[in-house]
Amino acid sequence: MTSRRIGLVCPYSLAVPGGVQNHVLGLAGHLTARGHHVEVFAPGSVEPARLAAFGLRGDQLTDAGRTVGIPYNGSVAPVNFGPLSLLRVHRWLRRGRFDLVHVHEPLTPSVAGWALVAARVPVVATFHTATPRSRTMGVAGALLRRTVDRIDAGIAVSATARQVVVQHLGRDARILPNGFRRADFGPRPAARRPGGPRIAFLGRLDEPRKGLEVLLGALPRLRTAHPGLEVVVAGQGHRPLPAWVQAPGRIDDPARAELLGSVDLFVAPHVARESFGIVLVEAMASGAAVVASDLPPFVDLLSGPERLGYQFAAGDADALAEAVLLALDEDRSELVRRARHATRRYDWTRVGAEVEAVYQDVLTGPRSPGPWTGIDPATVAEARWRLRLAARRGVGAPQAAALRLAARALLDQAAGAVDAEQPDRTPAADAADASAGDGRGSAPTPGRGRRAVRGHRSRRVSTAAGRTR
Ligand SMILES: Nc1nc2c(ncn2[C@@H]2O[C@H](COP(=O)(O)OP(=O)(O)O[C@H]3O[C@H](CO)[C@@H](O)[C@H](O)[C@@H]3O)[C@@H](O)[C@H]2O)c(=O)[nH]1
Repeated sequence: MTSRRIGLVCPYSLAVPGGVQNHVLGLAGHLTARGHHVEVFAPGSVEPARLAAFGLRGDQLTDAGRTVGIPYNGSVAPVNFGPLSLLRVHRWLRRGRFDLVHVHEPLTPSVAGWALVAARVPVVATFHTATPRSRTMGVAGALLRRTVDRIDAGIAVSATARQVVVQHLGRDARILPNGFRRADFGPRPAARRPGGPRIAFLGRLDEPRKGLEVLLGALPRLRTAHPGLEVVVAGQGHRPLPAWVQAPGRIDDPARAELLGSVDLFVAPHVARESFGIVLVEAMASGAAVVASDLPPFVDLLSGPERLGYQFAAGDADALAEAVLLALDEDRSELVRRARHATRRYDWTRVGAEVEAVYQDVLTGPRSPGPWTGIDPATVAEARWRLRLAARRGVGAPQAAALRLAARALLDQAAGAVDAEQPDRTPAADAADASAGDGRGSAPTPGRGRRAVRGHRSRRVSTAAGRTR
């Protein structure tokens, strides 16, 4: 594919580690190395050393501003989506002059949703969510249903994530997995201390879906069988842990590689809503044997002609203990070798090439320009109803207020109050914008004027065979 200008949008703060954030940064680094002009729009900043490790420069990142925590997909997602975010997205898109915009998690009430609303170039969207039902997603879905038609190609990171696209949107998406840079991971025997077996957990400690409780429930039995057992629980968040458990907290990426490369087993006790499980892939590439719950994406990752890990019933501490004890008893060398080999499939050289092929399809395929008509009254009514419901049922007051603001901005836009392309901007206004720097300055006053927002109609990847609504 010839060099293109590509804009990547990530809804979650880059200041904290996470699967979607890592995926976006990894893809950006890969595409940059391939010679494309790549820019990332996301809340939060990344330390220069970490950015450089991804092969990125600071000027490729535009900070979308401060975030608020929104309950989403069993997590508290650090996102921002007020009207100011919409203006920032517009400005970033206008300055970037992208050939294509790739939005991640387009259904989150966030800059990702706004980018979908605002983009006037082909849009690729990647869905990372595995939630069967979600109030927030319901609100976003109601607001954005029409907007979803702007997606030219949908990607889901797993069959589980694809199912969400089918169920919530009545659309389909092609499955392309999460990518990672395999060379960053490998066995690190020197980082081991002599002693008993060593096992690790990595993830947000206080997020129930990550299942740390299940692992903790299994520890007494594991320690009775292996008194010298070393357990490392790494990741951000707070959770009281037994004194003998090592708890380094959030670790940097080199420390993560060292940890994963120095353990016998990596335990993934997750209980729900995992869309892919990149952390399992990282552990496999590091030479750790994976013991994981039987969530569907994990089953997909660990099965094949020959098994690539050990599995147990999700949420069952006894079953986890049995799987760990079995793994510790067995000669795992062949399984570890197979699993490590299998992770080549997820290296950016493979996944990135597949993403580029999607871009190529979208950029060269037939297009049919036409006006985007905005939001219909039924959708507005449904969105209002869902907002009231969300406020009553426990989405906190600040979030509900922010959602209301977002809804209002969308409605304003549909009415033409915010002119996406600002046709009446003067050279002076453009110069003022340019001097505001990289998007971190104050937002410009939007141009005004009623005019149909011109866009292109979507060319769906395919029609969902299993449409459910
Ligand atoms: N350096 C470091 N990295 C961390 C830490 N905690 C998590 N990570 C990294 O963050 C990434 C994912 O973290 P998870 O906690 O396992 O997943 P998630 O953010 O909930 O990601 C979701 O989306 C991913 C992408 O589609 C999915 O792969 C994943 O299953 C999940 O649904 C992995 O690369 C993992 O190594 C930490 O303390 N330090």
